[in-house]
Amino acid sequence: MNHQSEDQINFSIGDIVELNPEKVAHGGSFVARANGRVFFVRHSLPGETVRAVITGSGPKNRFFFADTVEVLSASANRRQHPWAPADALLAAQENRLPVGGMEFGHITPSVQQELKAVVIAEQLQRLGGIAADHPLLEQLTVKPVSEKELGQRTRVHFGVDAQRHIAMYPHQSNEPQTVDGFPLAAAALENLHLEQLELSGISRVDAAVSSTGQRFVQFTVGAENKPAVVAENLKPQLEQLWGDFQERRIAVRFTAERISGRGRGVRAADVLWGDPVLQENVSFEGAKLNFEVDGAGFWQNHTAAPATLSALVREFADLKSGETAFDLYAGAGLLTGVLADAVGEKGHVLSVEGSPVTSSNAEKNFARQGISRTERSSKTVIKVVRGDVAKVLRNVSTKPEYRAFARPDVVVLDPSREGAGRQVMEQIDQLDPRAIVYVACDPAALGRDTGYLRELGWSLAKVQGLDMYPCTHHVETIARFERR
Ligand SMILES: C[S@@+](CC[C@H](N)C(=O)[O-])C[C@H]1O[C@@H](n2cnc3c(N)ncnc32)[C@H](O)[C@@H]1O
Repeated sequence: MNHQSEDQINFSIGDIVELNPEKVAHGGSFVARANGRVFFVRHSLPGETVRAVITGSGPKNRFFFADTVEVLSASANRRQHPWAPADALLAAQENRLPVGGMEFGHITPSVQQELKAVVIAEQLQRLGGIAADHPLLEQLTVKPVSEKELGQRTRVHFGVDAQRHIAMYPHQSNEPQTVDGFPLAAAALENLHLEQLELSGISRVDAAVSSTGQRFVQFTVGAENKPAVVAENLKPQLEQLWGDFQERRIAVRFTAERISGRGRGVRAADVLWGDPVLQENVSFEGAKLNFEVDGAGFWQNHTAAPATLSALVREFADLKSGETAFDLYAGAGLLTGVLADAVGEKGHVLSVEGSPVTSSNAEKNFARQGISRTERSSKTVIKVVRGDVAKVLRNVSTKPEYRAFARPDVVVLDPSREGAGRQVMEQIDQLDPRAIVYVACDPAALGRDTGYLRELGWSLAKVQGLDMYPCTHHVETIARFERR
């Protein structure tokens, strides 16, 4: 350590410091102050005294990142971590880093939810400009979506390590560590025993299970290999592990690594065994919706999330029969189905999604006799558009084919982690809906977009957090905005 001034010490990566975390920060760490410096400490809790190793620093060493290695005085909210590979204290004893994916595992579930509520409120205050003492922030809660913490994820993703086994990455590390599965995964995914495969030529494994028990496994083949060759080499292992896997409704795809660009897609060189389209059923408030979704396409990643989120969005949208609603960033159309059921046969729904594969799922789901229509929405005018939300919204106000959708009553948006941004918020404001319902998977993005909406004259009318990702710092937030 280099002494800078009497009370400011310059720390270096690898130094061990004693810290007293005070409060939770966005991103899964806790804020502590020592020797005139700010620390973002992972795997700790407010009120504890911990020893932590410095893992990184901010610009000009203004703040540091640290990982807890020992707890000197534990919070009453701490518990034994349910999974050894992600247990930071065990990892420190074994001289390795904990893998990511369960960074809140050491915290009792109700306190995980309380901490996530604090983070949402703070982002809405700091980035959204809402007063800290606003009753909606003071009363903000995060509700669990299920009583069970483990075994609920329906989509899992693994890297592959040097020994060619499934692996996960420690926080901000490129060095994967072998894992023997993932306890947050649904039993049907754990039962695939992916950890038993020797994954030559493969860089990533994604697995999904539908509510109807179909399974899909996608192997991403490293750039230096051909999917067809890797597939033939792996096939005997898959047959040994899963038997007649197509008979058991396990579909498998081998796809080449994407060197650049975002999004998922099916390409000519892909090898596919079985049907990659998963049948998903969602029941809520007397309505039953069915969907077809590509196994690698977006679907809410928790057994209880589609139904819980659907019911909440329906309540927050508060649509009346015959009205018009937008579902922006719609995926395969989960919320499109909810909104169409709410506006009924005289209503209109515009559903916009950018991913070609997921959008073509939505097109089929909402075709005239599509499986995602309920009795109430059998005749609803539903227009599914494939494209970038900002571009489509530009067309809504100018192109004749959107005439029936020019004045939405309610706009629902559920963007990816980066949020919607100023342009899209301005476009929605121009459409002048009665309400905007924002579904956010990152409270900071919600905070930024709330700031734009407030500048445009909107105010927060309702907000609720949902704990769709237990044992992690991630949280879903649903917010309703109305014009001031
Ligand atoms: C969080 S998912 C929401 C999906 C859907 N609401 C659901 O519940 O299943 C976000 C979706 O937005 C899509 N997306 C991301 N950026 C987009 C953009 N600029 N324009 C259109 N769609 C986009 C992604 O492909 C993804 O399907």
